[in-house]
Amino acid sequence: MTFLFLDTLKKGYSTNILHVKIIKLNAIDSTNTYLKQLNKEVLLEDEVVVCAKHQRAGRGQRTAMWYSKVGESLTFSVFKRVYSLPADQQFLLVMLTALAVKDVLNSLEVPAVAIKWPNDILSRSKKLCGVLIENTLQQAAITTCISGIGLNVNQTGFDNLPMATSMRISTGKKFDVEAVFHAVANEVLNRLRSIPETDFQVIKQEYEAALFRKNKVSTFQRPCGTHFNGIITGIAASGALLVEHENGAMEQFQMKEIKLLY
Ligand SMILES: O=C(O)CCCC[C@@H]1SC[C@@H]2NC(=O)N[C@@H]21
Repeated sequence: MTFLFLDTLKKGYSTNILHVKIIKLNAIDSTNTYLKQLNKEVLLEDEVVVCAKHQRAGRGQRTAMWYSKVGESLTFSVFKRVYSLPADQQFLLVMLTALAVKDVLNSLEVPAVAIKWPNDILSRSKKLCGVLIENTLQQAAITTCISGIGLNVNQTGFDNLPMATSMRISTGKKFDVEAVFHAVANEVLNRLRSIPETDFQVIKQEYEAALFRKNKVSTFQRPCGTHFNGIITGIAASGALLVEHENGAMEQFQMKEIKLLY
């Protein structure tokens, strides 16, 4: 069954044409790495989007790699100059990107979309999108942001990744990959453009409302391997995850300090 994508788009995304420079590549190591390098070599415009059919060395969080099948999924990066964002508000960029992806997926009726802290997008508890944010800083301010997005669109096979899914698996419908690209890139840019008027607290509340397993008892693993039960209550201003222990004590975690088991 083919999804009538543009009809749905009209509901919430009437202008899905990107008025920015789009660089389309057949093959590259990583769209994030490409943009980082380009940003060093030339004076980039305010907004540039790079999309690759195939990433030879797609990068994920920590030291993970990101794989996707040519033509079935999206791998792209959005470059945006940022003006006057204090370095201690870096997490705003993570939240804005994750919320942009979530909003588009909701508008396309992808079921049970949630954000798994810090920036995995899930549908029905399985991951269908990963985000890799890389910023440049000058003194204490962020000056450029690269939001790298890997979104599983029509892919149905994920070797040895039982917790991966795609828009197609989750909805049973096939999507127009190019239209999804335009919708997501557009929404990410819109969110990033709104930074000067953005209230961090408002976005934090929106992000927390979309958090996977918020206010539910969950099991976590520390880097040393020990497990404990706790409840995700939200995030700190730094972006650290706030977990309430069974005895009521609160603890904050940075990304490498905790793993949610589910
Ligand atoms: O979940 C993760 O670990 C993050 C995955 C991010 C993958 C995207 S694909 C486009 C961009 N280029 C990269 O090398 N990585 C990001």
